[in-house]
Amino acid sequence: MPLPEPRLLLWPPAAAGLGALARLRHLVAGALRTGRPLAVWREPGAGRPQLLVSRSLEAAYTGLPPALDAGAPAGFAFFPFRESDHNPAFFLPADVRYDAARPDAVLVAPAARALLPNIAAWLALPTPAALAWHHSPQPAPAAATEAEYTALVREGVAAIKEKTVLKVVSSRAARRPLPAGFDPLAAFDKLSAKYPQAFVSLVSVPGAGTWLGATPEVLAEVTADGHFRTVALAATQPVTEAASPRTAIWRQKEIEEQALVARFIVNCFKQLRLREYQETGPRTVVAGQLLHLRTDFEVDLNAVPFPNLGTDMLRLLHPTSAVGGMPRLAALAFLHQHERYDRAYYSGFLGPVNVAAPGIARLFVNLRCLQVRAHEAILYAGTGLTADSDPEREWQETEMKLQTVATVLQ
Ligand SMILES: C=C(O[C@@H]1C=C(C(=O)O)C=C[C@H]1O)C(=O)O
Repeated sequence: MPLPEPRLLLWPPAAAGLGALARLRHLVAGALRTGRPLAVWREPGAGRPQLLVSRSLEAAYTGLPPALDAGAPAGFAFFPFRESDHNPAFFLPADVRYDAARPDAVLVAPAARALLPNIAAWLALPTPAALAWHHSPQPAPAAATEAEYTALVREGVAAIKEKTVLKVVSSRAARRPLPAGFDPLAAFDKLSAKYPQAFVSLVSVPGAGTWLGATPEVLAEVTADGHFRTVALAATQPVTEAASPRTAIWRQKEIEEQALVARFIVNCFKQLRLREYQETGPRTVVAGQLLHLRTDFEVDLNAVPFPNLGTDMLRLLHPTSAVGGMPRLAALAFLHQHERYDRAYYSGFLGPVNVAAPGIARLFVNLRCLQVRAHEAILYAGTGLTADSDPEREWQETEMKLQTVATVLQ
């Protein structure tokens, strides 16, 4: 039996004057008004954002990382750094879809048919001025002072010198007041314009809250032409007149730090007994005002007998040594004991699976992000530590990373 097709809902004449982004706002307002989870995202290099709304929170899949194969459900993955009762792993089914590049229609999946009359009626109404974004019921995480963060770095360096861990990525949260009239969708547009090569996202889920970010880091990608991709991204320095992607010079510490992440990915391939991967780099890449070192890994899925490579790699990769450390369990145990705040969805992963078409998945590490609360934003950033880390420099590096998304608070 053929699968029932999604229904195409056309905008009523009352919406004729709304542009593509105003239509997106209208759909977001409707989803929030009815307490539904949603995700808005703009893929790297793409011109326009997309929106996905799930019919209910209960309809979201929880617990397992998504399957990256053409037969799996279409949806948006929103995964925490570490799963817990407070931070469940979500896969939001693609019940209502809207692509601002094709603004004439709204797609409604068969599972959400019951909503059709409500959505049709909503499309004809004016957009409300205020949007009811979801806020996390958890208390705001503790924000580390400079003294606290440098103490954490010193503990990390000590653990590396004692050989408890080889590398650990410490992180912190920072609290900033929201400017008056802060509008997450306008902030999303600002990030999209400022960082054309980032994956820009705005996710709002009951219980998990509202998260906005512009990440440079691919976690796992399966492309239309059947390629699997991931990257080893690490090492950080600011873009300056002297340091551009062509001229940047990296210290031994940074080269080693990034090489460890690349080695971690090679080990994941080895665990699956896969040898046929292409490795390119490391080379210097730009992410906003920062430079990183990146190695690209690619597998031609048409040429290897690994039909589930995407799914298997995703399960092995998260959390990568770019956000946790190495060896993984020892690094996670260190962070659990010493970091003293809840990362929640920062350094988790997110992105669409089977939305563009069956078999296409684009998952990113949730970095350079903030959580929107009622009156403040919580910003997050981390730094990879090695035996040579200087606590003051690591603090400065987190300040620079926070700046990527803090630009929307100015
Ligand atoms: C942890 C973050 O970034 C990661 C850590 C990096 C580093 O240690 O230099 C660089 C890029 C990311 O893989 C972050 O942005 O919060």
